[in-house]
Amino acid sequence: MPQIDDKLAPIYEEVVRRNAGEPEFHQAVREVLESLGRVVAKRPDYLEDALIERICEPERQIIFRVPWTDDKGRVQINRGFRVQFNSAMGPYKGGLRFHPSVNVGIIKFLGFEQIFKNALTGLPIGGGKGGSDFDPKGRSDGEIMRFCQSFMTELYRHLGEYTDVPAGDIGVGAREIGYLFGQYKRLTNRYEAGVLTGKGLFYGGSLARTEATGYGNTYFTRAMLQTGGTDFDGKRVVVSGSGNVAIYTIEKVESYGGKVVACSDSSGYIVDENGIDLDLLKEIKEVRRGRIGEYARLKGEGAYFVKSGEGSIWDVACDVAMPSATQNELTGKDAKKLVANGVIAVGEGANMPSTPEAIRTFQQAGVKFGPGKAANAGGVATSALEMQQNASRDSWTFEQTEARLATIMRDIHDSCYETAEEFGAPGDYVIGANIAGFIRVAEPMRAFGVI
Ligand SMILES: NC(=O)C1=CN([C@@H]2O[C@H](COP(=O)(O)OP(=O)(O)OC[C@H]3O[C@@H](n4cnc5c(N)ncnc54)[C@H](OP(=O)(O)O)[C@@H]3O)[C@@H](O)[C@H]2O)C=CC1
Ligand SMILES: N=C(CCC(=O)O)C(=O)O
Repeated sequence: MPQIDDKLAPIYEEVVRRNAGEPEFHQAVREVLESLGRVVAKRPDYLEDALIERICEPERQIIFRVPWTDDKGRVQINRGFRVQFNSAMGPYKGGLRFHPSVNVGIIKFLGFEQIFKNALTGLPIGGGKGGSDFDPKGRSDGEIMRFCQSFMTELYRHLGEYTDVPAGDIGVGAREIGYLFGQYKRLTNRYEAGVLTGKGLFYGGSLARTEATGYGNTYFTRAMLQTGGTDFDGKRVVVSGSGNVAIYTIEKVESYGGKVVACSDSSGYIVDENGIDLDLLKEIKEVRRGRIGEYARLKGEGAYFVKSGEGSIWDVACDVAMPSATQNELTGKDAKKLVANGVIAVGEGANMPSTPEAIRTFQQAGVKFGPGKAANAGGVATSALEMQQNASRDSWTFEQTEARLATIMRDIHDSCYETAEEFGAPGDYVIGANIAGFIRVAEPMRAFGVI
């Protein structure tokens, strides 16, 4: 395991002590601290005023009860979270995750990643994240609405377009954002379009926001491929997940001539050697809210389903892997299998989907590895573009917004690539992303004094 610089090791030890039982948060902090030894060697002033310690400690952690009534009239209780991690670059900005696995440690890892991701976009947004252990799967629209209304009834007092701006993440899409926005408007009696992003197009949403994370990861991964003199055309690609990020990753990869042969959900994965039929996938996932196994049943020829526990999607040979489901879904064992099968690039659409061992395996094998905080920043970047449109009471075309997104992702790639070179780790996008993001946050924090 890479070592943390002696000057930074005590910071990591204190993070582990103070945040016991939160392994995903420890993992996210450790990866950044492993990169910062190179920085403090050149800029020892970043060690002053406990600046790095302050970055590792959230500015505010909000935890609250969410009571709601199900369709049988039974009162249910969930727990809500919002971690307002760092506002050096702007208002807290980050998604809401509704999933039974959510706890404060998960939200803190997501919020910590968000600080550097948002800084890399070059847009005025700080880092935050929230959500709940509420499981939306199988719930009626009415139950989802009543949960969202109760969740927002508690959270609204902490939000604002200049304070904290949530959006979607796992389990939170346009339906949930609509119910959350409606309740916020009712409680505040303000039409504050910029308080949430990922909104519907009829009430201030941005064209291209739905596609943005998947398109953005594809742009970033394509830029990595192009540094190696190649491209997506003719490449065999595996994309895990089959939600918002995965679907629009598949769409953009196919537009560049890549063939996506597998995708997944928590029930298992499907393989279609003819290439994923995106219209069928969207019908199953976006319209019917069905399970991925239906794809194989409906598609028939050349397609098959592997049930969860009976194999890993990463057993499927590919040139490019794009994990777009959830954290730590791609293990060291999976990485070794992918390398043995000839993978040449990995673009993380999900947040922290590769374990540290998987990252090391890829990098030691010379695989181009794009970390989520850089590769999946297209979603939050387009959220910030939605905020710009709302602030100017304007709506841009899809082409205008997508062009901005493509430029932002190219800039993020180049910033990571050049920073890695500058700090003696050529081609290491993890080090490049962590250092470039850190410096953008550290400078305003130094200017603000000890707050
Ligand atoms: N939405 C956004 O704007 C952004 C999202 N991300 C990240 O991308 C990833 C996917 O998010 P998104 O597409 O929005 O979410 P969705 O809820 O739309 O889709 C999530 C997908 O991942 C699968 N999944 C979730 N948890 C697990 C699990 N524990 N095991 C296996 N499969 C799982 C889901 O399967 P199932 O339906 O069976 O649960 C589903 O196919 C997350 O890591 C998120 O943090 C990153 C940047 C932006
Ligand atoms: N879930 C998101 C999107 C956050 C946002 O658009 O504010 C992420 O960047 O992980």
